[in-house]
Amino acid sequence: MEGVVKVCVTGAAGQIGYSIIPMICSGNLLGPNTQIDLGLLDIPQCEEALRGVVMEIQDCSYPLITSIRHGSDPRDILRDADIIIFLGGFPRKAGMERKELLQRNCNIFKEQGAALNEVGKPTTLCLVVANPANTNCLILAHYAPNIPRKNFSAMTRLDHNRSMHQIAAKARTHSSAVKNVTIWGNHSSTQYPDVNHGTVNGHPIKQAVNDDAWLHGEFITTVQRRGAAIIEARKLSSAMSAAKAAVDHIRTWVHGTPEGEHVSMAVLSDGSYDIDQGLCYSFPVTCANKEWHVVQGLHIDEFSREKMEITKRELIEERDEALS
Ligand SMILES: NC(=O)c1ccc[n+]([C@@H]2O[C@H](COP(=O)([O-])OP(=O)(O)OC[C@H]3O[C@@H](n4cnc5c(N)ncnc54)[C@H](O)[C@@H]3O)[C@@H](O)[C@H]2O)c1
Ligand SMILES: O=C(O)C[C@H](O)C(=O)O
Repeated sequence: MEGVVKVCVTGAAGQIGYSIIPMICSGNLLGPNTQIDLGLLDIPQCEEALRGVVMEIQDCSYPLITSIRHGSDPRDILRDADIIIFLGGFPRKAGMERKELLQRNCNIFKEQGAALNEVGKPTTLCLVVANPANTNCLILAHYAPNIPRKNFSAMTRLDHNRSMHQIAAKARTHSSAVKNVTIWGNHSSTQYPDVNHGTVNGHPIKQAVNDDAWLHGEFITTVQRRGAAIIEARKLSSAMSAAKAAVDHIRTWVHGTPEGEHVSMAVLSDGSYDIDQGLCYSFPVTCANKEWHVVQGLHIDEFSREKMEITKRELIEERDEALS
């Protein structure tokens, strides 16, 4: 990206905000040479806390930050943004499913979609992190018809990274040796982490792990329930790992995927793999020139198809509830 890049964060006074802002400002998001105009949005009740965060950013004296704007008016803060990371919303508490946040958080995305439609650009890239992330993203896109559909995505990179760690630990190697796992579907307990196309140190994951029962059982449920396990332990939802995953997501989108590798992004379906067009579903994607492309032609076995359908059905239900 050229010149000063306008990066906005919503829910910036929250806990993911506090983890991600230092990463953005240090150059982890866009590289060590890209200057950033930072826009921070939160609700009026949190403006004082946000003012404190701004004072801290100033006191860090980051060389890459050219200016900081903050406030509670999305039309003001999101105007002409190049990249927006949507964290603003309520996190779930212990015992809740993410979709229980649907009504509360969807209204936020309806409002912010309308604002984005007025003040966004045809090149504004949007990443939705706030839960239920896929359906919030669908709502955001629905209310921002002026912005190209390709510019909307929701975060399943955290689930992707979690899968890499689980496989690496089982195969007694480092997660950097694990490539091409895939998260299909919803960022929820129905998501399907699929290892059929992945490798560990260049060998198929199935061969490297050599435990199909674990891959078909405990591995999948551990990834599906990891968010809940963290809430149970921390009494707060994941923040450090969520911030890292959001940075990974944007960096890959902007700078591209290495040859032969894919990542997972929830995007508005183009109908690939028989997923209804327009549903915000997580796919294996490659990225180049700030565009994602769904990896085509992967063989889907019966086990996978069944899991992909379950999470698809949940997303259809969420979409219908949200739009009604
Ligand atoms: N997709 C993922 O993998 C993933 C991972 C972790 C957390 N999350 C979700 O991210 C969201 C943020 O998590 P957190 O831990 O930072 O929560 P948090 O409660 O610490 O912070 C959320 C912030 O959003 C603000 N906010 C609320 N409504 C807003 C609005 N209309 N406009 C702007 N800001 C608004 C709140 O005031 C608060 O400061 C939650 O919905 C959480 O469930 C998603
Ligand atoms: O699980 C949650 O509610 C928070 C987040 O989505 C996560 O996966 O850690």
